[in-house]
Amino acid sequence: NCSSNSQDLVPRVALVVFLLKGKSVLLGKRLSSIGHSTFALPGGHLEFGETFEDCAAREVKEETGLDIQKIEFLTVTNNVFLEEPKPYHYVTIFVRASLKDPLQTPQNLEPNKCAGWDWYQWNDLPEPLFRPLEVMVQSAFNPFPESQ
Ligand SMILES: CC(C)CCOP(=O)(O)OP(=O)(O)O
Ligand SMILES: [Mg+2]
Ligand SMILES: [Mg+2]
Ligand SMILES: [Mg+2]
Repeated sequence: NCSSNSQDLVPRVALVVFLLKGKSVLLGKRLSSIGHSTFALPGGHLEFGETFEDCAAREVKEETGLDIQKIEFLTVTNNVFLEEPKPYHYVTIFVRASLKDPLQTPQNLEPNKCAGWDWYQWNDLPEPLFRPLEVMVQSAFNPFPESQ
């Protein structure tokens, strides 16, 4: 059990986006107290009153400047980080999306939180991956539409 009273520690909700281009996905190296120096999908905290689609489009736009479309729910996972200096618990919603303009390139709009965005082939992902994504990849999760 945690030392502080239960009001301080509540599960938070994150939403992350598999932004797909061909057989590649957009990843950025996190510069953050959670998952520092690990490769993660764009995304972040679901804000009060937001739909999943609004959150996905907002977070990707805020972090990369990219405009996305065809946002589809994929899955949700429960991520408990008790070994961190401060315990964290995130319920993470995974969606997929595609670029509105396939020629649009990502910008690193939050250089204090991300080392930079790049496209990585799904069968050749960088390491280390952010834990919630690592667990998904290890479970052989396939974020791509059947046709691809
Ligand atoms: C830590 C993670 C699982 C949830 C929060 O994600 P994030 O740090 O990318 O959040 P923001 O993009 O909203 O700042
Ligand atoms: Mg964000
Ligand atoms: Mg946010
Ligand atoms: Mg984020």
